[in-house]
Amino acid sequence: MPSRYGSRQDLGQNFLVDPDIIKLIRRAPNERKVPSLIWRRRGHVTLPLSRLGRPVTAVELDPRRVKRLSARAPENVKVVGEDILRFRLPTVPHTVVGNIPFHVTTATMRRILVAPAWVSAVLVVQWEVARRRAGIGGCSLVTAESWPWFDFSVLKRVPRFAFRPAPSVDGGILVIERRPEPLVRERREYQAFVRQVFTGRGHGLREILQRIGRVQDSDLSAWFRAHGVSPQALPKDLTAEQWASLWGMARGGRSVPRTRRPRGLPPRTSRGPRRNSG
Ligand SMILES: C[S@@+](CC[C@H](N)C(=O)[O-])C[C@H]1O[C@@H](n2cnc3c(N)ncnc32)[C@H](O)[C@@H]1O
Repeated sequence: MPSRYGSRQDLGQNFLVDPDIIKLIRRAPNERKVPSLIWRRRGHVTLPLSRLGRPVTAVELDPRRVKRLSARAPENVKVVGEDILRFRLPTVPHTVVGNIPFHVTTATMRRILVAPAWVSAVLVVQWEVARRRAGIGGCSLVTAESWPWFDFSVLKRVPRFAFRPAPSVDGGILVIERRPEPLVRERREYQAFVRQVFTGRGHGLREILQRIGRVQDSDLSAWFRAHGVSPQALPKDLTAEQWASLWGMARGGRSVPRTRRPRGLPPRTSRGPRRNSG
């Protein structure tokens, strides 16, 4: 029966039922030795997780499930009837664990990534999201933007039949670790640069970066050689460390787009960043 918050389907109520997957999720934060935990929602994972003996906060929007879980939860579990998109994550170190309803994956992850105190996050999300976030087969713009601060990896692909009812696609266990030392200091400038490169025109990184014009050609050639990256590679092909290193080089330069040379003009001789004359 649908509640005023929507039907089971609207709420993304696909519960994990595969014991091996649940064991894996339960162990993930344990291995990372974090002081406290946040877990969300119904009992399938919340209760096994509560056996770690640490404080657990379960966040669930559906009041019927809040009631049921509260009745079954041991003392170390606090059940909060709230929307995860409004819930304020604690300001003390903790782990976020969640089987995220697929329809709020992006919004939930966005919220988690700006919260300041969690140490690691173990999230069940759609396989495609897990794969792209962890940079398997190429990273997404959002991953590249946050990579200097977070490390993303996939613990396991979760077949859709590990859920009940089964969703239409597989899931994946995505583990996000906050890096103790960020790879980059200038968050805004770095992120603006990454967006510029991802949306820049050109056949491959070399051409894109030449058009952006922040790095001298000779430095670019040396960088491609040193990192074993093809000049024709695409922004999605770089690793976290390569993005940070590329930014380290671009940071000193100016954002001056490469202008077209009118026909007949001799080639430039200056090795410095190109400047607009007017
Ligand atoms: C994918 S199920 C996960 C359930 C359980 N943790 C498990 O794995 O078996 C998603 C749960 O989140 C709840 N939910 C949906 N939208 C929510 C929201 N915005 N805030 C908090 N909980 C939400 C649903 O009611 C459902 O119980």
